[in-house]
Amino acid sequence: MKENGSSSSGEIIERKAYARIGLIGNPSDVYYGRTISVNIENFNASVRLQPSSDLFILPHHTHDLVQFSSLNHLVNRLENEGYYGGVRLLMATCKVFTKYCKDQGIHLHDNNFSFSYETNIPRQTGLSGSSAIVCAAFSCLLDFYNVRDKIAVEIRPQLILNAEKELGIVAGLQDRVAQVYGGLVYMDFEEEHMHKHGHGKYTQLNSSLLPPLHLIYAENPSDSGKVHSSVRQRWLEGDEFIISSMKQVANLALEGKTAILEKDYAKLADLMNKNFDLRRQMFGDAALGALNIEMVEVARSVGAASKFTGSGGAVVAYCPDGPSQVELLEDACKKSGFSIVPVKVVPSLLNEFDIRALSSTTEA
Ligand SMILES: Nc1ncnc2c1ncn2[C@@H]1O[C@H](COP(=O)(O)OP(=O)(O)O)[C@@H](O)[C@H]1O
Ligand SMILES: O=C(O)[C@H]1O[C@H](OP(=O)(O)O)[C@H](O)[C@@H](O)[C@@H]1O
Ligand SMILES: [Mg+2]
Repeated sequence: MKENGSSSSGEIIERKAYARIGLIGNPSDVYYGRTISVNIENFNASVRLQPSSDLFILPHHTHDLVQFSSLNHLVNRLENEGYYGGVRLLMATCKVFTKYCKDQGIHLHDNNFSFSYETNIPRQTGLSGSSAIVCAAFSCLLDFYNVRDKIAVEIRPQLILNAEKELGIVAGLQDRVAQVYGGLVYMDFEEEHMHKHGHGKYTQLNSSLLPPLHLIYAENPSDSGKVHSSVRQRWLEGDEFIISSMKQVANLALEGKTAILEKDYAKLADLMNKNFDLRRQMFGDAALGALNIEMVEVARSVGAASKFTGSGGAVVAYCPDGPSQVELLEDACKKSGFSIVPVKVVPSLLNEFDIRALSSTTEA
C-alpha cells in the first residue's frame, strides 16, 4: 500500500474507524445544533477491501449470523440484536459512494473487490459502531478508486450519514465527523450554513485540554434509529418543548467549548449533567431504557458527572475529585455489572492528502 493511502490495483486495503463519545451537545446534531465529540482508541471497526473478479460483500461470521443451533437461538438473537448486521451498511456505502461520484463526474475504474469487516465496538451501544463500519468502508473506497483528493473532507461525514439514511436509520452527523477527523472536534450544524455548504463548521480542539474521562457500558443493544424516531417526529411537527430543549442542549456545547479551552472542569461536569437531564426530559424514561438510566445514576452516586455517549448503551463519566473517586466509580460499576475503561483519545486522523481535500468553505 502506498504512503498516501492510495492503492494501485491488486493490493489489499484495510482501513479503521474508531468509536466515538458524544461529550457535550448530543443529540442536537440531529437538529441543527452543536456538539463536541471525541474519537476514542478503545474500540474500532476495520474494513478490508481485496481486489476480486466479482464484487462480493462478505457476511461477518457472528454479526451477520444466518446459521443457528435452534429456533430458540434464532429468536433470542433477533430479540437481542435485531435482524441486521453490517452487510447492509457496506452495501449502502457502495451505493452512496458510487452515486456521489457519478453526480460529481468523478471517474471510477472498472475493477471489482470483496469487502469484509471486523469490529470490536460493542454493538448498538451508542458508541457509533454503525457509522464506524461505514466510515472504514468509505475510506477503503476513497483509496481503491484513488479519489481522496476529489471528495472534500467536510462532505465525507454527510455521505457516510447518507448510507445509513438510505437504510431508514435516523442518525446525525456528529458520529461521522468525529470518525472522519479524529481527536476532539467541536461541531456547529447551524441551519443556514448547512443548507448553503452541505456541511457544518468543524473545528479540531487540542484533546490534551480534556480531563481524564471514563467510559461505562453494558451488554444492552438498543436501536438508535428507534430511540430517535419519536422525538424526531415531534421536532418535525413543531413541538415547542422539543425545539426549545434541543436549543438548550446545543448551547451546552457552546459553553462546553469555552469550559474545555479554559480547563474549567467544574463547569464541564455541570454541563454534562445538564445534557443528560435534558435528554431524559425529552425522550422519557421508557425510550431511554432502565439499564441506561442506571448507568448514569451509578456514576452520579459517587459524585461523577455523567451522560450518554450516544443514544444509549454507554455513558461517559468525569470524576472531578480525581483518582480516589475513580476507584469508587470502578467499584460501583463492578457491583452493578457494568464495564468501565479509561477513555483514550485518537489523535487527528487527517493526513496531508485529506488536509489538501479540505474545502475552502470551512470557517474555523
Ligand atoms: N457491531 C456491529 N456489527 C454489525 N452491524 C452493526 C453493529 N453495530 C451496528 N450495526 C448495524 O448498524 C445498524 C444501526 O446501529 P445503531 O443502533 O446505530 O448502533 P450504534 O449505536 O453502534 O451506532 C444496526 O441495525 C446494524 O445493522
Ligand atoms: O442520541 C445521540 O446522542 C446520538 O445517537 C446516534 O448515535 P448512536 O451511536 O447510533 O447512538 C446518532 O447517530 C447521533 O447523531 C446522536 O447524536
Ligand atoms: Mg449508530
